[in-house]
Amino acid sequence: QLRENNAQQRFARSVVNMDDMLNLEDDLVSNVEKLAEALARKAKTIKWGVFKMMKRRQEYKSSMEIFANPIDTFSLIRHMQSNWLMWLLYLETPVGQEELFFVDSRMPLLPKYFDFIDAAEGIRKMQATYQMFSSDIAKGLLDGVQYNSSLKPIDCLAIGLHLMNNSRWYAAEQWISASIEAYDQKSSQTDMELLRGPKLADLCRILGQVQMKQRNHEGALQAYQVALKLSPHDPEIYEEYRILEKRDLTLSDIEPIEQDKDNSHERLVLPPCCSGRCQVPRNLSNLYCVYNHVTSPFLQLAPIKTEILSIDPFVVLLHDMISQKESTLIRTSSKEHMLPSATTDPDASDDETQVDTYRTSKSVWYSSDFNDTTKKITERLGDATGLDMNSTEFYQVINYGLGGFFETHLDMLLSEKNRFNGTSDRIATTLFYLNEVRQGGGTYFPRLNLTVFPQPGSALFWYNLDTKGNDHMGSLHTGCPVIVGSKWVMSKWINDMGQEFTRPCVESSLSSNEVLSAERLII
Ligand SMILES: O=C(O)CCC(=O)C(=O)O
Ligand SMILES: [Fe+2]
Repeated sequence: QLRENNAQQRFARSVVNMDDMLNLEDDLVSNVEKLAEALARKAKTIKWGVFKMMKRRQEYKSSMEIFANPIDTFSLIRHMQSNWLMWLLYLETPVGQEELFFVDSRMPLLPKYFDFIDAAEGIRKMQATYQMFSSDIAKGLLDGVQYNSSLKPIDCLAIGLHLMNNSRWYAAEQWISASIEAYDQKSSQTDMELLRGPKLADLCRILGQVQMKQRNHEGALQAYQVALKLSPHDPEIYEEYRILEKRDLTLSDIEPIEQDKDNSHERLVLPPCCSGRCQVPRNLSNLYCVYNHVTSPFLQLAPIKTEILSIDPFVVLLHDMISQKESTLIRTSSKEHMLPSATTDPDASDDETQVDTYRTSKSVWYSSDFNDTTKKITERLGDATGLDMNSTEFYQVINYGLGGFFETHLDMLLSEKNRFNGTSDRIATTLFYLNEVRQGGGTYFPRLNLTVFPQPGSALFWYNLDTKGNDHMGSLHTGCPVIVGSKWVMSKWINDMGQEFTRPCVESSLSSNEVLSAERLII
């Protein structure tokens, strides 16, 4: 029912509806093909009729006797009286109504303008995070990896115009330039014409406009000169060029520059180290791999390979936590139920959630005992962490689509003023990686200088609260934008209330006698 209420498919936010979209395109194309066939059939019939009538006309012309013969006269009158009525009816009968109706009925299922915005923002955030050039992206070069795909000039232009709408002049200029660069290749020109997209002269004109916005008067003049050369008779380009030229003489410093949209917020939330390449050396002395066989008696038989990634906050990568079969099962059975992920405002009076731009994915929730698989995984997680799985939230299966990401955030919910007043909070987070991501999509901890790339079957576990039960700012983390592929994860938040015996609150440092949880490994 939720799904029905939610008319928004949000195509760009996950890969789960991409199949639907391609199938829809197949249906639409075969329908238009049927329409073309019906039109061709009708045209053929009309041509046949015209041919017949011309033939008859020819015969009349060659016969001098025509109007002396009552048979011919009768036949002609009858033909003129009734056949033309028939023809009119035939010509007027609409063709391909059914096919047109089909196309019309599918329109609501097509991506909407907000899907385009989602997709363009996905590209923009991916570009900003991994610091890629627009022209590289356009040529299929993504963060150093060359792919066999490219953007058309009209694609680059669409991104450029979207950025212009958002006053992101600098980024927009890059994309308009990329569209001009892509235009130079011959093959794409026909595409533009087919789609009735703008001409090269228009692209140069738009480049001039975006340069003017940044007060690059010189550049703008040059761009307009090229535009004029390409389209010398375009009155609009000419007029704008004239105004620009005059401004050259009168331009004063009083004229305000159109400010580029402030990016300082974004620099904070889209960290530059998602690629994992700018990791500065971390203090690795206490970091190691161990076989954990201490947090549950069962682990004596089947210890869990545990990679210690950070001591404070305690962050570990638990290996072989979920089998390929289990991951596949979870992914495939979730597909049908995924909805755009929402976020909660912890301090809001109601429980209202919203679909926002800082978390672009789709997700679905399952209780721990939803089925045998979730039950088994919960048991394994309890063994691996030593925490009480009775105090946890539902599992959330998440899929990230085009440039899908989760801006830098903390997972705990309560603000300082609401802490310790009997409300539970998320003491720890577990993130099961359910598939391999071809490029990008790491989980990044800016304060720890740690980027963890999804490894199928493993689970990343960390504490959000320190040993006194307060926010641990070191747990700040980012779901980095996916570059290529799609990212499937399953999260589980573990509550603090209920862990009093497994991970007690202590004033000073922990001792292994008090702690039953996986932190035992480092004490
Ligand atoms: O996808 C990721 O890597 C991070 C996800 C996350 O932070 C969350 O679900 O709270
Ligand atoms: Fe998170």
